[in-house]
Amino acid sequence: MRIGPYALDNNVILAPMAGVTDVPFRNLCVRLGAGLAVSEMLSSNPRVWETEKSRERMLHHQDVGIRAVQIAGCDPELMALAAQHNVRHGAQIIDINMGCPAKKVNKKLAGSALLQDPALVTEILHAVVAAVDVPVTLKIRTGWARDQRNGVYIARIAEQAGIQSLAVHGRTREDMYKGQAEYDTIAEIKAAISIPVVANGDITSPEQAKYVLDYTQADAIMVGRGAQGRPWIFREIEHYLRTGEQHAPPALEEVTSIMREHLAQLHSFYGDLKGLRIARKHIGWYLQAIDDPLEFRRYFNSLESAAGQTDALEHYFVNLQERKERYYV
Ligand SMILES: Cc1cc2nc3c(=O)[nH]c(=O)nc-3n(C[C@H](O)[C@H](O)[C@H](O)COP(=O)(O)O)c2cc1C
Repeated sequence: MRIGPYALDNNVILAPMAGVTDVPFRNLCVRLGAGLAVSEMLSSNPRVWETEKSRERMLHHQDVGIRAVQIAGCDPELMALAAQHNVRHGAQIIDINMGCPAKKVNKKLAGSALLQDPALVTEILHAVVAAVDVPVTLKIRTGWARDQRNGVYIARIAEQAGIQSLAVHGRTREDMYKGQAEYDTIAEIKAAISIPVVANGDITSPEQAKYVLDYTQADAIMVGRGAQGRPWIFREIEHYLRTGEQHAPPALEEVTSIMREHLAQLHSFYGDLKGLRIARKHIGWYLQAIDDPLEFRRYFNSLESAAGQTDALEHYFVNLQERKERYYV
């Protein structure tokens, strides 16, 4: 798939996830096969740009892949300024968030709440597209509520505004994350517009990825939660889509080396104090997939120093090697 001048290496994309898809995780996913990794959302409110969180999210030049940066907000002028600001900081693609269901975001009429106001959607998209020279992409849900599925209508607005690709999470805001994602609306959207469409929701295996691509005829798929603690899922999906064959799961040695690398990157990107907090959730996700994690997870989460985490993980790996027959991914 192409997004403006950028030809993706493959059509398997890491979804933007606030608090998850930071620089260390994005780079790991790209190294392990993601064709594109979209950043966490950045607020369009300039008053928060100087906070620690925004400054960390604005370090676009540390991305190894194409730098796709997501912005969120509801004021067309501020969204345009935010897009320009991020391009100045290195963004190569600006992605607009109209999918976030969080109350804190929706209260300000941003994220998925915008789907209730197509006129404002139109204004925002036109303002952002006009403000920057880089491609602008959009991410939506299928609508605000189950009886207001207006994804096709919004998709047409997006196409007319010059949006270069559209990612669709197959749920309404009302659904939050409940039930199964539905792919019918994504298929309808794909049939209705001619810009690339990216299908998203509940893709956690190569087989599901192929099913969704075939069913929706989308140009690419996007994986969010399925990549937590399993960043190698991208090469597994890419390999299966390309060859029809399963990619071997990572050997224990590779899993441990990925975890080691990820932990070190988190400590170095955030500094020890914050890095150790962020590491707890990521290491927790890996541990869910291997061995009997609970006891070690509790211990790991109780550690209060980065060096302590690194040591603990090394000891855990040694034990794990000894009990290799119990390992599974
Ligand atoms: C923890 C978390 C944070 C998320 N943050 C964002 C975000 O910042 N921007 C966005 O567009 N979507 C966000 N999403 C939604 C995901 O991008 C994705 O659409 C959703 O998780 C469905 O895909 P999945 O089933 O593959 O996880 C978030 C989801 C999760 C679980």
